[in-house]
Amino acid sequence: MPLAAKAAPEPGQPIYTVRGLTKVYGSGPAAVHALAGVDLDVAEGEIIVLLGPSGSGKSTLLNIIGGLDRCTDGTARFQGAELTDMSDAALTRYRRDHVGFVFQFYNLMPSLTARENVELVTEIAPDPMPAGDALAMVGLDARMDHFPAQMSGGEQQRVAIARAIAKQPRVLFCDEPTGALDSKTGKAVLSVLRDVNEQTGATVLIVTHAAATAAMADRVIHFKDGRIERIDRNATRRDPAEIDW
Ligand SMILES: Nc1ncnc2c1ncn2[C@@H]1O[C@H](COP(=O)(O)OP(=O)(O)OP(=O)(O)O)[C@@H](O)[C@H]1O
Repeated sequence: MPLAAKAAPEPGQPIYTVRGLTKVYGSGPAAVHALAGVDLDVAEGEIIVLLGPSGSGKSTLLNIIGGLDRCTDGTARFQGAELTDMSDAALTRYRRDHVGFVFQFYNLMPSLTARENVELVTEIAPDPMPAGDALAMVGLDARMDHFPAQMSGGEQQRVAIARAIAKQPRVLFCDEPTGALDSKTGKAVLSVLRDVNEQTGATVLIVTHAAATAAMADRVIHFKDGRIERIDRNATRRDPAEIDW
């Protein structure tokens, strides 16, 4: 099935269907089985937190279903479209049109203001929201014309989130989004991710070492040795502001 134009989210419908996903780096005795056969269904609008020891495969899964990397074997469908069969050009389109990324280090352009950093994305996205709206959504309306060096780590991460959401993605992939932040600032950033999920319906996947983050999720996926060891479903999502670190 080809990639659909941006469909309206239907909460609860499958957004990702992953089967037997395998990733091997290298070959022979030096081969690393980063993913050793992962099956996973993700529903539209879910918040999912991925936990597990360092090297257990969390980032590899995110990178493959986010279209940043290729698998060795298995399948991964996004809204029915098979990512693993896509040409490089189609995968680039998928990333550009449907996916937002937030990383531990904010990757902002130091010579551009907050607004200009967000505009880098809104200028090329097919259906963006105005950069100012994205910055307002993360509570930075008063800081739009500041440069990254004039902002705290938490504010810079909020600019990075604004940049990721400005293209109105169906899914946000967050790899250690609070890894460089103190707990108070980290909670504020998680609250922004929760707000984005509630206001836009975007599906949010968060890889983290901060196990307490699990409380804000619908489901918590525990990784071990390239496999899903366990999936827990929370009865209710906790407000990130109330999470104990
Ligand atoms: N480009 C690469 N080349 C070779 N091995 C890699 C590469 N990227 C990841 N790996 C290996 O794949 C395995 C899974 O890595 P991955 O980054 O997915 O783990 P992770 O659970 O996200 O770890 P962390 O919590 O430390 O970020 C690790 O053993 C890692 O060393």
